[in-house]
Amino acid sequence: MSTPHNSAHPDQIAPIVLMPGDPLRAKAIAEKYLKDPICFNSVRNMLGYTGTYKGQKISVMGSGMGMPSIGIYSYELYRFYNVETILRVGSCGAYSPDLHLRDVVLVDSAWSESTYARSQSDDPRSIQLPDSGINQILVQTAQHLEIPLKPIRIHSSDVFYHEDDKAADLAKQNGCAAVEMESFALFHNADILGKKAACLCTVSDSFVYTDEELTSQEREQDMDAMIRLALESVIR
Ligand SMILES: O=P(O)(O)O[C@H]1O[C@H](CO)[C@@H](O)[C@H]1O
Ligand SMILES: O=c1cc[nH]c(=O)[nH]1
Repeated sequence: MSTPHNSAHPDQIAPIVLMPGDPLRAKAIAEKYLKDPICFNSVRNMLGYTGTYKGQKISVMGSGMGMPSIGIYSYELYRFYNVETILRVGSCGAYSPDLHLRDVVLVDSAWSESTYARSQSDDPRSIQLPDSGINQILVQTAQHLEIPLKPIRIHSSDVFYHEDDKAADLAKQNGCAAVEMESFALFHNADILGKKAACLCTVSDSFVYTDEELTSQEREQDMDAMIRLALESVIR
């Protein structure tokens, strides 16, 4: 069975999916790290691949940018493709002076002013949580690989370009150390469907050190520590 957004047959997608926002990052991950990757989706160019990593079947698929987009793709993967776990591998902008370019952060909670959860299932909570068991595995694997991993609360924002600092200030007051645009909706979908989700992000720019910024090509192809950590964790 396919969906309006995904042409794959259910057995073409693994129970574990790595999910970057950028579909070209999904392609780059599949081509660099997976053995024998096969493209299972190109509807709307939202590329998805399945291959093996150290013998285990793994899929990687783009989510697009923002909660409406990851809301659709993650819901379909969980509900119609029997996916059990989605691990977002994203980029984020740092609010905190303690975070620098290419730092890898582990999202331990996602705060948002978004109406995604309320609209989706009347859930009024402004904080959504990842799976604690997966986060534990990510922490242990990071220690094993000697990859520094910083646990943070993230701001999942509906807006990339703000006219002033109010949203960032409110997010910081709510304990957020960085901003991205998807994990709140991903965690919510996992929660309502009885599935698992987690999120790693690589710092791609900073609101504090404004000269620190990755190029679009680096955001697509150059997040090796985060991807190795994700892959080594999901085979555990
Ligand atoms: O690099 P990705 O995974 O897309 O993540 C971040 O980058 C995009 C904005 O540039 C948003 O999707 C945000 O969440
Ligand atoms: O959503 C995002 C992602 C990366 N950097 C930002 O400033 N915002």
